[in-house]
Amino acid sequence: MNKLKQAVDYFVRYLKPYWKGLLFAAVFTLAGTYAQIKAPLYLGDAVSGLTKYLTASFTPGAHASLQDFYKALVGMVIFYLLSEIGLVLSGLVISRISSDSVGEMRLGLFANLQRKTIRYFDSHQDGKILSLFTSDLDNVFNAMNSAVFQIFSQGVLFLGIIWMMLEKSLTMALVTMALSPFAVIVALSIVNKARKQIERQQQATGDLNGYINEQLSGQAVLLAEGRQQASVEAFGPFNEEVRKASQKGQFFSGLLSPLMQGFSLLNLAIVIFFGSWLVLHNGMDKAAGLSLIVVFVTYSQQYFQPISQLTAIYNPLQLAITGANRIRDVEEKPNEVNGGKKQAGPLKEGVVLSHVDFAYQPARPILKDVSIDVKKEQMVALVGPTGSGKTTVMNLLNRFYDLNGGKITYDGTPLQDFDLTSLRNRVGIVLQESVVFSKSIRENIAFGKPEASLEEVKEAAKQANIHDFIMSLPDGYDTKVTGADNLFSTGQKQLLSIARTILTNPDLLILDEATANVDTVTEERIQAAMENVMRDRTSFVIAHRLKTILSADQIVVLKDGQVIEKGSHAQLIAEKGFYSELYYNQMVFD
Ligand SMILES: Nc1ncnc2c1ncn2[C@@H]1O[C@H](COP(=O)(O)OP(=O)(O)OP(=O)(O)O)[C@@H](O)[C@H]1O
Repeated sequence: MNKLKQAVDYFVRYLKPYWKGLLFAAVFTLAGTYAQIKAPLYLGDAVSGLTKYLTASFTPGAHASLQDFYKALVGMVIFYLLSEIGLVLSGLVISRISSDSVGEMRLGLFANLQRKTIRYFDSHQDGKILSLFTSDLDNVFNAMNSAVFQIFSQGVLFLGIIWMMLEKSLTMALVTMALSPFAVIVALSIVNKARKQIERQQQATGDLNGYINEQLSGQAVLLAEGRQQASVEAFGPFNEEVRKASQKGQFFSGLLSPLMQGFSLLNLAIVIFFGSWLVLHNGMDKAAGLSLIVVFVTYSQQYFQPISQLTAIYNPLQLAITGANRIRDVEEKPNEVNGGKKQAGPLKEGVVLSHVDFAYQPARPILKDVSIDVKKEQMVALVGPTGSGKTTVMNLLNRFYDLNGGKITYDGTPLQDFDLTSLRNRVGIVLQESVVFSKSIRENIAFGKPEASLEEVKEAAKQANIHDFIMSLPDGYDTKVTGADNLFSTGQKQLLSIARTILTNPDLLILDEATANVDTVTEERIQAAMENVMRDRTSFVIAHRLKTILSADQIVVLKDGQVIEKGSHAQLIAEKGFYSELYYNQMVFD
């Protein structure tokens, strides 16, 4: 119930601005439905008129006229036409409102995700986040577009028919409605069975997608290990589960319509039988009797339509409620806190980490009592075995996460006192795995400073040693990078990323040296680019190369989340500790 309320709140929030349109749709639906339930009465009058005409034609001396018949026929056509117009118009308004409001929901969701903390993305798979935009919002759209409209129009139709039938004849109305409790029970049990299969199908599809995702992202390993056939074979059971669940789901969903049709036909026979019995045994006027039967035949046909439609939309509605709740869950996850008001200015003194404790998960401390003091324009090289916490230190400097203990200050002010954007504008990051967006090379370099002129972009690229490569491409700086393109090697991507950082002219630089897949020429280029970007800047570098480490003002050695040694290369070698062992074993420097 709580989930339903949450979903309703969500829909109401996005539909509120469209109240006028919804009102129009409601009025059109009411008018259309009214015309739809009124039309059978004219059909009854037409039958009555025709019967009177036929009776009079066979009665000598009687005046036979088809006027009533024609009048009723015209009335019937007009009312059916009005009903179509009303329902089509309301359908159009509803579909417009659905697509507009779902567009706003999509925008709201995306904007919301942009405010989430890095922790949110750590604990949610990309595929799951993407499915919020695809399957969940699709389900919401389908429900808004058809289910909401159906609930309203079919609900009104259902009540309207009952009302008309009661007005016309209480006995016939009760006869027409007699079968409906059975029909509802049967319909609900089918819908329930279909729902279970739909849930099973969704689960199976999720598992299948997960498997495909994993196998495609590990394609290179599959090829290298010759596991393609095994991969196809393992795909089989996932595929089979989806097939089975969707087949059963379709079976049950498909059963609903013919069964309701069956009920409707059975009802038709009952209505005709009792109608004729009433006419024959109550000495009713022939014309009125026939008219009554025809009217109820039509109503009995119409009466089962809302029952089957309303039960059929139960499942799409359920999916939409689940979808809306999933989207709301995103809204409820914590956003990045921008508590500080201070604007970070150019760095004057330096950055200090003092007694920093940090854990990604409460039970597993990662950094323990880490203290590092870096003065303006100094360079700190972080070294240490894999998993020792080097990247974690970098993540904290940019305030991707908040600390569990201790503090980090920028010119003496704790990071959380700064306005986040102003702080991050002062910090530049070059990650080991550089990100290239589906834009032109120029836009990629100017990502953090879109207003940069082409000259500035070129200058940054020159300093990053990637200008010549860009100029060798047919479209130069206008070359579009598409997702599928493997335009850049890992090293070149890092050069591009360095150019991007140079352009934003950060005060504090965080750099993770690329180690993998870099040939010696590119390595030299990266080295030179790094020297350019680090010149006259305060920087933290996760260093893998000897040259970088030797030129550092300070080397900080991390092990198991603790600083175990600190000092210049000469000092640390003289200490003959962990660093000198690393150095002599060449473990980090090859
Ligand atoms: N987002 C995360 N959520 C939970 N634990 C994490 C997360 N990122 C890193 N860790 C854990 O924190 C520890 C330190 O990781 P970190 O990436 O800082 O090490 P590192 O020294 O940079 O390693 P490497 O040299 O291999 O990049 C590791 O044990 C890792 O499992």
